[in-house]
Amino acid sequence: MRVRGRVLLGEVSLDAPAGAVTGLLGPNGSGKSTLLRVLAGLRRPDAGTVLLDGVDRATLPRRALARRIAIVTQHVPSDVDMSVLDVLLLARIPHRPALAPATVDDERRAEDALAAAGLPGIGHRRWSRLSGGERQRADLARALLQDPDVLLLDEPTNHLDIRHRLALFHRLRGSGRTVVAALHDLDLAAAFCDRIALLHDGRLVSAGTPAEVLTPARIRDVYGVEAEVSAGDDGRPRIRITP
Ligand SMILES: Nc1ncnc2c1ncn2[C@@H]1O[C@H](COP(=O)(O)OP(=O)(O)OP(=O)(O)O)[C@@H](O)[C@H]1O
Repeated sequence: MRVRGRVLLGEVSLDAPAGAVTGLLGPNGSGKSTLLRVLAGLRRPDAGTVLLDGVDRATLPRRALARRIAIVTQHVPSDVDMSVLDVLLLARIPHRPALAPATVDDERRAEDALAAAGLPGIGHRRWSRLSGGERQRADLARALLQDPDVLLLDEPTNHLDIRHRLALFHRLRGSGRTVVAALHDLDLAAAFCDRIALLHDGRLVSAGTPAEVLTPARIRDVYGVEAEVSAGDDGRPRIRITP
């Protein structure tokens, strides 16, 4: 993918297994957000296709896609003059007949989604008044309320404290959904992702299990830092960046 002659994303072939959490890793500017936007259909690739269960997503109707894929972007808009509940209810639009208003069931689901995100009873608050972390959690609740098979997340933890980071990963892993998440925290990615895809300069450098991808040599090559990698009791790598 190019913009004004500049390559944002080169040839990338990525398989995100159904029901698994795939972490997209790579330094700033390596192409993670661009790839997520291509997967979400927000950017059209110059070449190639995105297949959803083997079907070219470009051939699927928008409404059907909206029921199957949800994205949480890196910068959740804050200047939205709506209540939190009304923002969440937008996620139910693909699930009801065109122009039909939200139902009592939609509202109950939205309240439940907020409660599951640790934000019970905040539906009446203004979206614009939430803290960065509250808004990020509410936006994830919105994406889950959309009830997609595929959840695309761009740095979903960047505003979250450590407890909420862990809670989010536990939820994602137990969700049964196909998750592709751009992440910066190597240790959390190693602990929770089933698969890792490592990008560098718009290219896919490596893809596989965390232990296969996150080696000291690769971390040095891609991030330019030294790291010690040891095997945890669960067989997953533990990564310690050397100061
Ligand atoms: N609309 C655009 N026009 C021109 N260049 C762009 C545009 N969007 C992204 N880029 C460039 O494409 C490259 C990849 O950007 P992208 O946002 O996908 O990286 P990223 O891995 O998500 O980075 P970060 O970790 O900093 O969020 C960067 O060099 C960026 O400057």
